Amino acid sequence: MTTFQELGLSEQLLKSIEQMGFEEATPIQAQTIPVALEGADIIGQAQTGTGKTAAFGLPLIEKINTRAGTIQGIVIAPTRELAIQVSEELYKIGYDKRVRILSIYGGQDINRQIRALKKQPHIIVGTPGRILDHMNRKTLRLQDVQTVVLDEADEMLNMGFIEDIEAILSDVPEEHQTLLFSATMPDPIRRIAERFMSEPKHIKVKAKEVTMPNIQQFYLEVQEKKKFDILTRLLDIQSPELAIIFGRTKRRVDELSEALTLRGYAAEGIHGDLSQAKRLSVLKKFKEGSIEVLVATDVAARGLDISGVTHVYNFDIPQDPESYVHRIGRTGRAGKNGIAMLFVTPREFGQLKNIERTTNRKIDRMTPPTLDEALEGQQRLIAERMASIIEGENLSYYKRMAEELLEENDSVAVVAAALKMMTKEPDTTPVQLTDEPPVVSRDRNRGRGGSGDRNRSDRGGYRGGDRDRGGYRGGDRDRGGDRGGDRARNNRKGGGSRPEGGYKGNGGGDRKRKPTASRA
Ligand SMILES: Nc1ncnc2c1ncn2[C@@H]1O[C@H](COP(=O)(O)OP(=O)(O)OP(=O)(O)O)[C@@H](O)[C@H]1O
Ligand SMILES: [Mg+2]
Repeated sequence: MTTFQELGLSEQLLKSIEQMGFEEATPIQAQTIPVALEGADIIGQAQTGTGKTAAFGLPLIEKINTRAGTIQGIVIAPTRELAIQVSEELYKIGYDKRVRILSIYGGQDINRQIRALKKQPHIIVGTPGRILDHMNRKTLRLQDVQTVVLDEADEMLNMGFIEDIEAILSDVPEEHQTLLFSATMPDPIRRIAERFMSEPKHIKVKAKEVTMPNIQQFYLEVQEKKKFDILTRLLDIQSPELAIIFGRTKRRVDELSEALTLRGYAAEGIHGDLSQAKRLSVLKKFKEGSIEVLVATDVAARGLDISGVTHVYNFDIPQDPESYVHRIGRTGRAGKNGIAMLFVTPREFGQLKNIERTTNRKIDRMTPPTLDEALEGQQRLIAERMASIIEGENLSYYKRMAEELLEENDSVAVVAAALKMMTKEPDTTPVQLTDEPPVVSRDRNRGRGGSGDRNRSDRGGYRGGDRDRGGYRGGDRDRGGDRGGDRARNNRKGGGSRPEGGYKGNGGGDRKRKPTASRA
């Protein structure tokens, strides 16, 4: 156990940490903070939900000189939502020290950001596209930057982002500290990373598995056409507090969230083609619990820290194993437990093996629940809840009616009727879901020894095609119109057959229908 006092942090920061409720440092914090305070470049790698934000945030803020009105630190993140979240955490860390943090990201009024930039922030947190945009407008200058952080570094140094990162770094003084953090760091990407760094220390928290042990992982073999029914059965049986369902494409997310809404689940979707206002409002509703199911592309796979997410469903198997690690890492955070489910169609077993190999962990098989099992499972849950109410709550207000009911009816019939009312019976409201082609695992099967042969052009083959690059690249897309977005789309070579246009023509008009009924 390491206390924050032992790590060489100042009183002001210790006070903020106390206010944040952190009692002891997590392993990645204990291992990286002293090294970062000495000024070394670091590649920090630790499992999802283990406090990497504060691991770079504390040394970053410790180094800020608040007497100077200059930008001394810049944190780059792949999505707007993550940039906002990181800036909020940094704000808390720097609260007592009065460090000024500003987030800049696409989809937000640029003039407002320009005004905020004039107020001399000490740290900028942003998405690459919008940072570059400001650099080009000369509304952001990086000549005093001493620390550069890439959160989700492997994603940031991947195909779609690398040029942007290079362009940003070209404006930062030669003498600076670079901190890279992620839960995953494939070898080829780490080699790219080292080009940007001087004598980096690779600090990797030792763990048997890449994923968190407190996330239970299951896969289910499911035919494409059966996925939706199986999903709803699982939701009914498992009754998540908050669930995230990952689908592969934007169209998929739209169709799925609409279908779930039709069947009475409080669900909404998030992906890169939605307006920023919409993206933020969906996320807000999810955090507050007014929607219980968030349907998302990989735009929500990385970094997001939402408490109460008990279940992650991979409705479509992810395109690469790293994505799996990050997706399921939205649950089981900060010591909590979580459950992750993975749907695998018969032709996708190669990809399942690929994931197991990369994560160094076997995923347990689960048989898809039948309809009867789904009904039974629900009843059992309801019965458990009733038992805990009988034990723990005051029922006096309900007892008179109960007695009346029992005078006129058989007691078993009364309880059965109550169960029936609370059980969600099979709902056959027709829904529309377009089939997705299977994900065929590539190269890594062949080239034993793993990720070494995953070169960049290969990734180009499948990345950007189906995935919600537009979302990630959200930042870019706003740059001077939609240029970045087009560029992102042009990146797709091989796998580019998935028509985003198909989704667009798909009648977005009434997509925003509010959930009409909430679940029993
Ligand atoms: N020392 C600590 N004690 C208690 N809680 C902590 C501590 N450090 C961080 N946390 C909390 O743990 C949660 C996860 O932290 P964080 O988002 O930084 O994880 P991460 O390692 O960046 O995960 P990911 O790989 O998914 O981005 C946050 O809610 C954070 O406030
Ligand atoms: Mg993080």
